Amino acid sequence: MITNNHGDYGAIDHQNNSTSTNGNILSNLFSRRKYTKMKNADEEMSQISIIEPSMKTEEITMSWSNITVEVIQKEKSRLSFWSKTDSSTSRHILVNEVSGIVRPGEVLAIMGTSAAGKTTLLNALSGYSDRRELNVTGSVMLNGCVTTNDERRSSNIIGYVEQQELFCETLTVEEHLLFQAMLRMSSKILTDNDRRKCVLDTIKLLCMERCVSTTIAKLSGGERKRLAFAAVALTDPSIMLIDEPTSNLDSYLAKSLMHTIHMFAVERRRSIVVVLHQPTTDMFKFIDTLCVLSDNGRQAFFGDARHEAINFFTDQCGLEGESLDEFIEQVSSNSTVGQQVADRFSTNFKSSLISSIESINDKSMKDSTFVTVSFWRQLKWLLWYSSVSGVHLSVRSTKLPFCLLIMSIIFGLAYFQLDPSETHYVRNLNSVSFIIGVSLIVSSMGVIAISLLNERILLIRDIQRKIYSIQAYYIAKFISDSIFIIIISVLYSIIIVLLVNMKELGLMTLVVSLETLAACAVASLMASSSSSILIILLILHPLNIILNQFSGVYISLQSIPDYFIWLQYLSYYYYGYTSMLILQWRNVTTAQEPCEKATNSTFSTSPAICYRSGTAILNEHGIQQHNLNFNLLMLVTLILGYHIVSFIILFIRIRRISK
Ligand SMILES: Nc1ncnc2c1ncn2[C@@H]1O[C@H](COP(=O)(O)OP(=O)(O)OP(=O)(O)O)[C@@H](O)[C@H]1O
Repeated sequence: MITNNHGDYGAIDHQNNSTSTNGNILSNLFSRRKYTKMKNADEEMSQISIIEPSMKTEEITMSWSNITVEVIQKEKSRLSFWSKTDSSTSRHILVNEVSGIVRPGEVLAIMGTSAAGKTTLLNALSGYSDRRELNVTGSVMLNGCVTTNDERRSSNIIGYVEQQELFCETLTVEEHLLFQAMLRMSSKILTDNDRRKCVLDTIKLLCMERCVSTTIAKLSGGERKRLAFAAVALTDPSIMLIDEPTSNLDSYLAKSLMHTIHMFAVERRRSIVVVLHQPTTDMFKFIDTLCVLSDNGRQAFFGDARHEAINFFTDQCGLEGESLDEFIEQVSSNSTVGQQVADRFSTNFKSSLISSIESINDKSMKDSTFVTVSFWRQLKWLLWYSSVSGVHLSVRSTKLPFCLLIMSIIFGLAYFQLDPSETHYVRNLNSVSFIIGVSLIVSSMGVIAISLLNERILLIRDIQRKIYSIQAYYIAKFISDSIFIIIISVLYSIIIVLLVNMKELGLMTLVVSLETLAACAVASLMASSSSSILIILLILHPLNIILNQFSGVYISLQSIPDYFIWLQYLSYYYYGYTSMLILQWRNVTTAQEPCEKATNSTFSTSPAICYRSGTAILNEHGIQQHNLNFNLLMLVTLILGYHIVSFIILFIRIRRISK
């Protein structure tokens, strides 16, 4: 029986010391907890105690020496109105030669004033610094081995909980954790049911039962924090870097979460680094080592968070006070004090810290790269993810279908039960054949493009973490979007075709679906190539108008200039509209229309009404009846072609950003 160091959190009862395979590490971690009834509310807060001591897992010491992060800014200044612009670069140091160590079983807290560089340091340790803007120097070692940014990012050793964690806002808490568990839990022998159980246990551990079915967009700031922690905890990394876990939490939940974090370190022999912004005295119970940053990212202290820190601040620096939070406040609030303390640390302690970092030379670390799951598993769970998030996205699941329903009813009633004996039958049937595709395309393209663009930032983050591949993401997105588009296209065209009394229902729905799929492939291409919704909106409308011009409705197909003929062949409107005309007119022997449209192929029985055959109507548009199969084939080619180009652009852009 091991008792908790922190007294007020009850006992830790180790009843079962059997080791287990890596596969069920997490299930053991959670399933062997004892939920003991506590007598008072304070004890209740931490009623989850870890019973099982650590299984055989990799213990890793993380150390870093002389980490310096600087931002290089180009400054342009105009000396006088007439003179040329003078551009120069300026360097601004955000983190200044900071060193440290965190060992298995320890919680290291990085503290300091706001904008001292805590998050910047954590980014540098995790390997996620923005290399386009920041210059990072110094070394980060795992068990004494120097690592590159890419190695740290792509290994499953480090779990990073960012300050502003990104989520797919339409998923529920349980769905988010399930997706993470299915793709990020590294063991290959865990079954899906084991993973589901881990998710439920994690939810309990972090007291999130109440919001298990709440969509992430509706979570409070504190719940989002706990969810971010839970997602990383599920993957059971050897090192956890957690940025401000307690911000937005009340003191009760903050203590509870810090207790859980400390338990992870002690029980699982994890090395944990937390950034704490406003530590209270209570928080220091859960911290073993302290790293204090003063203004401009200078290191003001590194060492034991209890006696060593107090001795340093009182005896060495002459600060007045009793508790660590008081000393840290003085270092943070007064930059002169901060600089003095940093100077003192640098002269008296820095060299011994560097020597203890250099003495770590445990080369036993295994070559641990991220255990990526198979492509098919990625595809399966990405399909699940796309469908679930799509269903929860009301614009897609309810608003767009509702809008289309209203439009289909309006068009259906406007052209209600067209009668071949009407004088304006030809004109009306041609018009509805055109409008059926246009209305659906214009409505769907925006939704597809914007939802893809909104997912981009999450995609980059997940690709950097190597949770899945861009290929799996794109194929899953393509399949789920296509199913969605086919469903809405079929329903939309069925309503209009039946209300208007058009011919060839089956083939009409096929043509409308293919035309919309091709248009949405262009929407994907636009989302892949642009970086803002405004650009998409700016391009979407003019592009549609241009492609529409070459559909055969406006400009006569025979009179398109040679140098623009390629636009006709790229236009989904052209293939869609001409195919619909073929379907409506191919077997019609005579259709009547007003005589003012009379052509050579028209014959008349009265001065006002003329008759033409369906073939003559098609010829007038420059359409060959036998072109239907070619058109359908071209629509399929456009769908695949636009998607391939879209994928290549997305692939190149994401690889460039996430390198
Ligand atoms: N890419 C960047 N370009 C320019 N300045 C940056 C960049 N990233 C961070 N900074 C600046 O570096 C400083 C430190 O930022 P950082 O986020 O690390 O502070 P922090 O200590 O975590 O603060 P807080 O506790 O308020 O979150 C800030 O002044 C910030 O504006």
